[in-house]
Amino acid sequence: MRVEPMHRIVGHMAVPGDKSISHRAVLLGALCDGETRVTGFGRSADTEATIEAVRALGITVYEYDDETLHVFGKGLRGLGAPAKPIDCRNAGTLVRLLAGMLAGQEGQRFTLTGDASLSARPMGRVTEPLRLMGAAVESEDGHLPLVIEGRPLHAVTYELPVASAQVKSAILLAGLSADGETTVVEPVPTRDHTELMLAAAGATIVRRQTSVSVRPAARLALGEIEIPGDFSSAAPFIVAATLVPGSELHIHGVNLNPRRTGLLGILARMGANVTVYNRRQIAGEPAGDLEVRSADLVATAVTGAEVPSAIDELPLFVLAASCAHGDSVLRGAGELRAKESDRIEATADALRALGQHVRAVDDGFRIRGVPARPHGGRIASRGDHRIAMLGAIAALASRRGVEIEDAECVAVSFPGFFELLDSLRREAAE
Ligand SMILES: O=C(O)C1=C[C@@H](OP(=O)(O)O)[C@@H](O)[C@H](O)C1
Ligand SMILES: C=C(OP(=O)(O)O)C(=O)O
Repeated sequence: MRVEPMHRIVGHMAVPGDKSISHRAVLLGALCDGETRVTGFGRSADTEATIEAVRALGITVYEYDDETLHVFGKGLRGLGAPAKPIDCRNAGTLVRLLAGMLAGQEGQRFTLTGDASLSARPMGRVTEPLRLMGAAVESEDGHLPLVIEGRPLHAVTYELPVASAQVKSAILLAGLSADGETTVVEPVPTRDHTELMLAAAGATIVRRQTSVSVRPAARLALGEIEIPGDFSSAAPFIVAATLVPGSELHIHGVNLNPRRTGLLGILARMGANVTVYNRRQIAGEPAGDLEVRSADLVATAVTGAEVPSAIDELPLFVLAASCAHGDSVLRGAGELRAKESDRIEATADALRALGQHVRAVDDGFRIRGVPARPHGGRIASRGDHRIAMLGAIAALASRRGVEIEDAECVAVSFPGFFELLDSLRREAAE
């Protein structure tokens, strides 16, 4: 796929429903008593894997249209083990949350598999705390496949060794059927969609500064849930409109949970011109509309405390920093090596191939900013949707455009990404 430069980015757009919240709505919906109606569902390869997974567990999901689902939950202990393994495909969020949900389904045996990328990602981070709770979980040396036999679970207090919302969520979901109050202590706050949605469904959640607890629940009910736009899908366009001179872009209905929007704080420090308006609540979380105007950026330093709230947007930060005045640094982001690809090497290789001055270090990047358009060239997405989108955004800001290998992988989180780019191109031409 070839993406040509743009001379300005103007207009109004919206992005699909949040992927993290969409996964959770379907998974929690399966544990609810009765029907959950989901609107604004963010349909993607990852969230379709979640629909298929709960169907395999005996849950009926009625797809009214692309964005509207009815999930007919069977209660906290109503999941049935399928004869075949459950294929979690490329979705880390799915496999880790599901492991937590299944650990307490007593007397049943489940096998979780995934594609080559997911099979290379670390699973010891969920198997270890689940085993401490009494779960029977086998893995191939900390990797997929996971074989889980539902057991009675004990409440634990668990300190996360790495800041991970997926691991926190797995423990909280297992805690729903434990024998007391389960607590997860976080080194740095991570996205809190699971605890917010559990509380909305009637579970008892106690939140403290650095920890969150869940009490065993008798029943859950979500009723209706409207999914807000995905900040992680808005982020490529925020960076594009910032970098391409003369741009003025509005992005409507975006989730603005502060544990997701670290990129906005980082960009603000760099001199970006992003304004939030029409602030409101969607699905019990902050949301709003964004106006992005192009700006000259200056370098900044990003450290570990900011990493979880910007984790999936960090490759885009590196692109922005490579076009800024001065030298930037990002440290404390070793987790990027455990994503769909090694995003430290993938980002550095991709941006260097386009003429940018980016050096990978063990837990981040050193970036020499050159305030000019990247030359352009050819990049390898490594099958990673965030890297393919990074290449496309660099292309818009470039001189010669970018050829992206294996660009179809954007469908993992954002199937309509290239169509949206085309519609912005048409809008700019008018
Ligand atoms: O809980 C979630 O929905 C997610 C948590 C993050 O992963 P970790 O929990 O591994 O940091 C993030 O990178 C991923 O895209 C989605
Ligand atoms: C890391 C991601 O997702 P997951 O962990 O769910 O595969 C992502 O969407 O960038």
